[in-house]
Amino acid sequence: MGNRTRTIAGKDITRSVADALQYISYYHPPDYIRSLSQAYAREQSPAAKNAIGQILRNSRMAAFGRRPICQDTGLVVVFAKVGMDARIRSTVGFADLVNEGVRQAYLDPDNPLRASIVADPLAGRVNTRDNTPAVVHVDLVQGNQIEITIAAKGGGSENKARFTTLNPSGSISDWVVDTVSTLGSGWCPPGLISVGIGGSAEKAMLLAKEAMNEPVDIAELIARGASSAEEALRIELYERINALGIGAQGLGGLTTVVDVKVATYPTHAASKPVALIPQCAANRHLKFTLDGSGPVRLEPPDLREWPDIGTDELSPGGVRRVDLDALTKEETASWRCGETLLLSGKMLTGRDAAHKRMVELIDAGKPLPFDLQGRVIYYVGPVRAVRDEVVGPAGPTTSSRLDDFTDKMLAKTGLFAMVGKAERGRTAIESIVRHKTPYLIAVGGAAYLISKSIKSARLIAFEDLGMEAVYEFEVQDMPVIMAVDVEGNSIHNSGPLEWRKRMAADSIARNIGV
Ligand SMILES: O=C(O)C[C@H](O)C(=O)O
Repeated sequence: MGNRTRTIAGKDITRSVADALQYISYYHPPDYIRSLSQAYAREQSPAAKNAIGQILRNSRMAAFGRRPICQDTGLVVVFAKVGMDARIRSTVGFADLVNEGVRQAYLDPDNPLRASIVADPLAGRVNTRDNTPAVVHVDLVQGNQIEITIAAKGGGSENKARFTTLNPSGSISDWVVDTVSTLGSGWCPPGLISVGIGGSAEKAMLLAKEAMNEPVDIAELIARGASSAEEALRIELYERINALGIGAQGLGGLTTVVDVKVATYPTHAASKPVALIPQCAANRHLKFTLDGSGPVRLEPPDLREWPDIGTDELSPGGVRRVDLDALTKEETASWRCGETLLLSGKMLTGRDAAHKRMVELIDAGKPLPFDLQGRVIYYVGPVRAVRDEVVGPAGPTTSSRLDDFTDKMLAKTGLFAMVGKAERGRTAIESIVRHKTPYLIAVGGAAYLISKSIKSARLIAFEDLGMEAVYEFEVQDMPVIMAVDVEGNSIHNSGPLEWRKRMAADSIARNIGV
């Protein structure tokens, strides 16, 4: 190799970024699939096992169908290590080369990805329509190549990033475990927790963000034993976080994380900055190197590693079939927390921007452009359809972001039920009880699988909101779980509590040799 200067064409950077983003939109990393398959085999909580099974089945369908794993196709994050003997032949800057790759990938007519980025985050929040700009970090290193790590980071998991500065003697392990226990499940476990320690505030965050792209290898680490403080902390956190019993989708279960990453950097004697960033089940990243010989060539992974989980395995006994077109308050009141339902019939969609607009109309005393009386609303922003699809991947978005709108929505519209992802907050649960309007969840990270139960999609209103517009979906046997019933029982409270207790009892039994 040597360190002779090499020229790397700017167009090869752009092409490689575009190809890598397409690739990771439908191929999970094989190491994640292996560890998730093991978690599936191990899981004893029926609800969590079903959720992991849906994520695995979805991943296989996405890989074969070359369509996105998740409707949230992510914010693009690039870490580039540019060799100081590499010369980039380009008339534009490095970030522009990357952004052109993002544009090409997200607008690819064969597999369009969802544009989720809004410009002017403070005021306008207008979608840029091509998912640009990416967040680009460049490091100058020795050598004559460019190594690029690219990730498409989901918004729900990114929203749960946390930072603190501990006293030098403070316990990182306690802070991380306490923090994870407060995050809820909007970050779509099972995934990874990545921890950056040291440097400055921004350095700690970058350490955590970069480390989460390392391969899942905690089983190997546990088998060989820790040989550094970082490795010892990884094992400790892995065990303590899983012992919280949060489980897949927060339903309560054995696996919350399939790995924990820890990265460190020297810091000030007065400080111990600690950053925590979760990685969701849509774990999408890739590392490649450009050496001047052309764009990266990406081979498909060996899909025999993707387990073939049949629908029968995913339909535990006792599902309740629901006709959405003949729904009554009496029926929704009979649904019980933890039950699996298969929904058929018509529902409306609406997420953050649509809720904001609906509530503004309500506050202004104006009518909504559609009638929600007796209807079910699904919190979703789907990917655009291609070929014979009626809609692209269409998994749920985090419901707690809509909690502030919920009371008014329930009081003023006559909704009969809501479908989303993860837990509701206290005030939303109070509204659910007050208005006798239950809340159901679909599995986050099973977007392509869910889209197959959607038989038609009709744009109803707010077209200017792009993926946040309101649609009417006609669904058939869409799988959902009752998360908060009209008495206010929440599976996200009871599930983790039950599994935390069970795991604690098992570990006591093991320790005393029962
Ligand atoms: O934007 C979405 O569709 C989902 C989001 O990533 C979330 O998890 O809330």
